[in-house]
Amino acid sequence: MQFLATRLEGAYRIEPTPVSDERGRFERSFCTREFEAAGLHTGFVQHSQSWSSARGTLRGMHFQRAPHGEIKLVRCLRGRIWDVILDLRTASPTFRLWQGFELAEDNRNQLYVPEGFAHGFQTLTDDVEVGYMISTHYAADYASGVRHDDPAFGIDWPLPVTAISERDRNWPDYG
Ligand SMILES: Cc1cn([C@H]2C[C@H](O)[C@@H](COP(=O)(O)OP(=O)(O)O[C@H]3O[C@@H](C)C(=O)[C@@H](O)[C@H]3O)O2)c(=O)[nH]c1=O
Repeated sequence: MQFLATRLEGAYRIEPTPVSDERGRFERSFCTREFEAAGLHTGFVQHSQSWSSARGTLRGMHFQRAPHGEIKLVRCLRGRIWDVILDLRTASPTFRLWQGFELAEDNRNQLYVPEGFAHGFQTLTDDVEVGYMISTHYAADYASGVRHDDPAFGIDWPLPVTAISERDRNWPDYG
C-alpha cells in the first residue's frame, strides 16, 4: 500500500500494491503493521456498506459530534464515486477546505478520513457499493452534517443531484 498525503492535513489516499499472476491479482487492503508505520489509526470497530441505485446520488456531508467522532477508511467496491472530505477542525491549518477524489472499483483507492472531518460522496455510475471501516460505534444522537451545497464551503460536485435524503437536503447553513 502507498499512503499519499492529500492537501488536507492528516488525510491520506491509499493506493494498493497489487501482485498479479496467471490466476488474477492479490493485494492487501488493510494491514495494522503498515497503517501503524504510516502513523495511522488501526482500531476500527465497524465495517459498513451502502448501495446506491442511480448515478448522481449524493450521501453526505456527515460526521459524528464529540465524544463520538469517527475516523473512516472508505473504498468503492462497485462502480465509481466522487468522494469528498471537508476539514471541520477549527484549529487545523486546512480548516474549511475540502478535497475530492475518484474512488472506483477499478482503481481500488481508499481514503483515510481523520476525526473532525465531514465526509460525503456522489455516485458517478449506477449500482454503486461503498464500504467503510469506522473507528467508533454508530451514535444516532450525535450524527450530524453540513449541506453538500453550503456556500460556506463551495464544494464542486460533478453531476446534478438525482437522489438525496431529506436530512441531507436540509442541513442548516454552517456557522
Ligand atoms: C451510518 C449508520 C446508519 N444507520 C442507519 C440509520 C438510517 O436508518 C439508515 C441510513 O443511514 P444514513 O441515511 O445516515 O446513511 P448514509 O447517508 O449512507 O450515511 C453514511 O454516509 C456516508 C457519507 C458516511 O460517511 C457514513 O459514515 C454514513 O454517515 O441506516 C445505522 O444503523 N448505522 C450506521 O452506522
